[in-house]
Amino acid sequence: MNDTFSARGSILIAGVTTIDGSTADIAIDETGTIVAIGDDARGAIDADIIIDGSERLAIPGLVNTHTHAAMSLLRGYADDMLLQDWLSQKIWPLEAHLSGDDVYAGTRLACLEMIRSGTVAFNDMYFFMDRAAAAVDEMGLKATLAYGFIDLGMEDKRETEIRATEALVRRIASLNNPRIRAAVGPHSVYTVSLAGLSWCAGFAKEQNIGIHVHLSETGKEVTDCLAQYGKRPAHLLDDCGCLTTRTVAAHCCWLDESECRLLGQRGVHASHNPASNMKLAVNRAMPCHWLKQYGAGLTLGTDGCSSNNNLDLFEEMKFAALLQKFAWNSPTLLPAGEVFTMATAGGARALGTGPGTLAVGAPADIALLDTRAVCNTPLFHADSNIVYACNGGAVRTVLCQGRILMHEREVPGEEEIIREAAAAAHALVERAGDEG
Ligand SMILES: C[C@H]1O[C@@H](n2cnc3c(O)ncnc32)[C@H](O)[C@@H]1O
Ligand SMILES: [Zn+2]
Repeated sequence: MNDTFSARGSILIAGVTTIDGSTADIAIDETGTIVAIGDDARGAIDADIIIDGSERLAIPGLVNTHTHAAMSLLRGYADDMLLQDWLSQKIWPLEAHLSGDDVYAGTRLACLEMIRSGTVAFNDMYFFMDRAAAAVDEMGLKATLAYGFIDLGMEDKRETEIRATEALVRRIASLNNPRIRAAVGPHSVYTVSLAGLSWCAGFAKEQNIGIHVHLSETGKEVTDCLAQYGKRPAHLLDDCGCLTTRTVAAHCCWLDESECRLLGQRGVHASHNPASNMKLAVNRAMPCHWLKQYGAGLTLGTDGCSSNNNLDLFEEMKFAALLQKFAWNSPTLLPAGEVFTMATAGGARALGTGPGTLAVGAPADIALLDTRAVCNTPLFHADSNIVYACNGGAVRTVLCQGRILMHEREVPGEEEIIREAAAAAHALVERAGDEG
């Protein structure tokens, strides 16, 4: 088994079921690229490792386009609250006591949870992101990491945030790990000044990197933005240059139709986070139908573990499909195939990790599901089972760029990761005093 995880050779997944119901071999070369799919694929390589694909369904690895990975340490710390109260009374006071070691432990726990539920890539915004990068480097996933830029309109704080953002970008460049990218992370229009937003846009353009921002999560955000600036949040972000093809905008719940058109025109990727939105009762669902109509990218995210409270994108796919139907009053909205595309190709396009499909030339970012699991029985339409019946527990094996991260539900080092994260979480809450 240890050989399976450490080996860097070519891999053949033999006789696996694909999403269209056919059976195929998938050949992966030493660089982690899919080089052949089909009946004749086994001839394409001299495989170092053969994975038995019988009783397995191969899907592209899932992509989580909005999370705060290290918030896994805050799972269950503060539930059942309004967003503003939750942030200002519970989360931000606790985060004031965070250390780099906490972020390392929490990000490792998050990576473990994502691997165990079939996620291969994620878009993260948090603090001490050099330590998040170290965790991702070890765990083997792909990630785009942004420092959460919050200046609260204060010039001296803005300077601090600028320096922290620049330092992270330098640090990630120095890692020289193609799986890990940097982005700029202006938190939102209610926590970042216009000068801060404009700096973020300019720096992201100069560095040719992504922008990761919360957008129109609550009605209050829109009302306050209109009162302060005389325009809605998406238009304000656009004035500052933050809406680009490299931008992932999380939540987007309260966008009106003109803002959806604007996101489409700018080629922005919207990240739908239905579990967090329902839990925090933001009271409106992202208008996927308008965003689709105007050509914006549609993707899926979990948000952090404190508002979800897990990182299972299978659950998120189901929530998305159900919430869209319920909120916009139509059972035909967001069918299974579309929400599956959001969680795979849509996310991969947003983060630039590949096509997010199983195709020759694509990176071998693959999850193998158990076709004999209860949730896959019967298996008439794979996308229906994936979205409506399964959760991440159906995932047996995960590959990222051809490296095996989990095999038959074993992830190396799992017990130590859990033990250290639990200790870090308890110590953090203790340090913070009685806020827990
Ligand atoms: C990076 C900062 O963002 C905070 N955060 C986590 N979840 C949300 C959310 O749903 N809306 C706004 N801000 C959020 C996180 O605690 C960090 O402080
Ligand atoms: Zn968030």
